[in-house]
Amino acid sequence: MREFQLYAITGEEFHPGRDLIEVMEEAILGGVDIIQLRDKTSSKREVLAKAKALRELTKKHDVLFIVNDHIDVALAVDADGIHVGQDDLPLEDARRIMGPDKIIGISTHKIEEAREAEAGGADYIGVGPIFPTKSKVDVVDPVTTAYIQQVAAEINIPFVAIGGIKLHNVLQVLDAGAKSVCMISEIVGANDVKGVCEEFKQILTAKGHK
Ligand SMILES: Cc1ncc(COP(=O)(O)OP(=O)(O)O)c(N)n1
Ligand SMILES: Cc1nc(C(=O)O)sc1CCOP(=O)(O)O
Ligand SMILES: [Mg+2]
Repeated sequence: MREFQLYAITGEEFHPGRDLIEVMEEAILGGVDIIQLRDKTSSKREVLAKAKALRELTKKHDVLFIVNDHIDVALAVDADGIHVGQDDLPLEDARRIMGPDKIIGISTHKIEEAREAEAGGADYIGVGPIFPTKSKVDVVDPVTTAYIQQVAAEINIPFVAIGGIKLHNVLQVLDAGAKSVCMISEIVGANDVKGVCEEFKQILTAKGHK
C-alpha cells in the first residue's frame, strides 16, 4: 500500500452551501494524500454518485480514494479501498469481496482489536477516538494518546490516528508515535480548507513525516 500521512474524511454537514467536490479538491491541493467518502444519510444512489465524482477527482490528482462502509460502492467505482469498523463487514469477508490488491482499513479502539486486524491482514488501522469528537454519533470514549503509544510499540502495519484531532493538539498525537493523522471537522469545516491542510502538512514535515 502506498504510504499516506494526511487523511481527510468527507463531512458535508460541516460545509453547508459548499460543494463536496470543491471542498475535497481544496483539501487535496493543500496536501491531503488520501480521501474517504463517509456519508451516513444519503441513499445508496446518492452515495454512488458522490463516489464516482470523488473517484474522478482523486484519479486526476493521484490521491488514494477509500469508501466508508459501502463495499458495493467501493467496487462499483473501483476505489482504492474500503474502511470498515468493528460492527461492519468482517475483515475476512471484506477481503474475499475486495480481492488481495485493494486497501482494507479497520477502526480499532483497543490493542486486542489492533492485533486482530493485523493478524487478519488489514492494510491499515484507524486508532481512535484520541480526543472527544462530535463528528460520530456512536463513538466510544476517547482512547487518549496512550493507545497511540501502545499501537506504535506493538503493531507493524500502518495506523492513522483519528478523533478530535485539531491543529492545536496534533503535536500531542505525533509525539505519541503517530505518523498519519485523519480529520473530518478540522479540515472540511474550515473556512480555508487548503490553508488548514497546508498547516497540517508543515507540522507533519517538521516531524519528519513527509
Ligand atoms: C480512518 C478511519 N478510522 C475510523 C473510522 C470509523 O469507522 P467506523 O468505526 O466504521 O465508524 P463510521 O465511520 O462508519 O461511523 C473511519 N471511518 N475512518
Ligand atoms: C469517523 C470517526 N471514527 C472515529 C474512531 O475513533 O473510529 S472518530 C471519528 C470522527 C472524526 O471526526 P473529527 O475529526 O471531526 O473529530
Ligand atoms: Mg463503519
